[in-house]
Amino acid sequence: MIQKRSVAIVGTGNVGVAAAYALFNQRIASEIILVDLNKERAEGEAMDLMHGQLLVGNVKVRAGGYEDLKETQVVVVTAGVGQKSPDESRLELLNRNAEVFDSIISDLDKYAPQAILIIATNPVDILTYVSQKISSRAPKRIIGTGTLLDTARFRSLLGRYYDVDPRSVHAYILGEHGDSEVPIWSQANIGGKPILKNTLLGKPYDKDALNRIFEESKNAAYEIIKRKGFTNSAIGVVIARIVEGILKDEKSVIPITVYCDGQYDIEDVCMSLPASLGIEGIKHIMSPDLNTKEIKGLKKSAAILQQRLKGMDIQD
Ligand SMILES: NC(=O)C1=CN([C@@H]2O[C@H](COP(=O)(O)OP(=O)(O)OC[C@H]3O[C@@H](n4cnc5c(N)ncnc54)[C@H](O)[C@@H]3O)[C@@H](O)[C@H]2O)C=CC1
Ligand SMILES: CC(=O)C(=O)O
Repeated sequence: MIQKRSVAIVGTGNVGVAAAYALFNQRIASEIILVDLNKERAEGEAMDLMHGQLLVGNVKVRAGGYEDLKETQVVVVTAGVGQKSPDESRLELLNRNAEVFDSIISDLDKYAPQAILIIATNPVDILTYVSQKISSRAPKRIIGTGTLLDTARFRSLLGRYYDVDPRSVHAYILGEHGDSEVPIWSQANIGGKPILKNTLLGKPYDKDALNRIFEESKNAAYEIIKRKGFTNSAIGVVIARIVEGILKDEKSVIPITVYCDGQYDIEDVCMSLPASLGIEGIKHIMSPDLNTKEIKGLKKSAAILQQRLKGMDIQD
């Protein structure tokens, strides 16, 4: 019998719907269940997607409640508020979004204890940590989308700069998904040739231009929010890619939010490192060879996140 690939999305606003659309259109899931406080919204979104079935194929989409998630393999959490203006940082969303996480994670433990959770709500690193503490699930089964989105932005911009396919650009952004994120220039390469200090694809090395590319990736969300009020399309495909890696048990290495337990002497915090991911969740967390400045940057990310966690009363 062919196994059902069931994915649920909790929070079907801008991000949840973009993720559902990417999962539907790419046929990554065979069933998508949409859960939202606003049941009518979830129902409307499910109906709208289902009407594309003729063109996409037999992917079932329906609205549901937590009690419908007993067979769901992956649950994506995108519930909560987003930044309302470019003056608001992701960290400023913490108090409002942490409040809704208590009940969401408890309901998921009750009704979908078998599922792997992917957290996308911001601040994603802190809410991944909070979810790991609240949940009875193993930490390797609770992942945050982390800096896969930032890395995708970074590679797209580097691809445009060098006029090359972004998939041929090998470069990570690690640490916080937010203002303290760290570009890993020391390992960045195209075709095995380091980006640092080399003429590549006819472009001489230009430190300032490369720094501007990093700044543009780091500030992308603020610039998009200034123009359209929210970001959703790229995070939608990022979520679909993570779900795909899990359901296909790929063990691909991607930068995602994981629990750090000693990498670079960073402990008891969640933030992005490259990790291999499969049907059981995180398999291995990698510690790439970094230079002193990059390690310092990751430690700074960890300290900022830990500082925010200090003030929280997490019931585990
Ligand atoms: N990790 C990342 O890279 C990214 C994260 N985000 C974050 O995703 C989150 C969602 O953003 P949007 O979709 O734009 O917000 P939105 O306001 O459009 O949607 C949020 C949805 O969550 C629902 N909701 C609220 N509380 C709920 C609960 N207890 N149970 C079920 N549903 C609930 C609301 O009814 C609403 O439909 C924000 O925190 C945003 O910052 C956004 C883009 C990228
Ligand atoms: C909003 C957000 O986290 C992003 O687009 O990066």
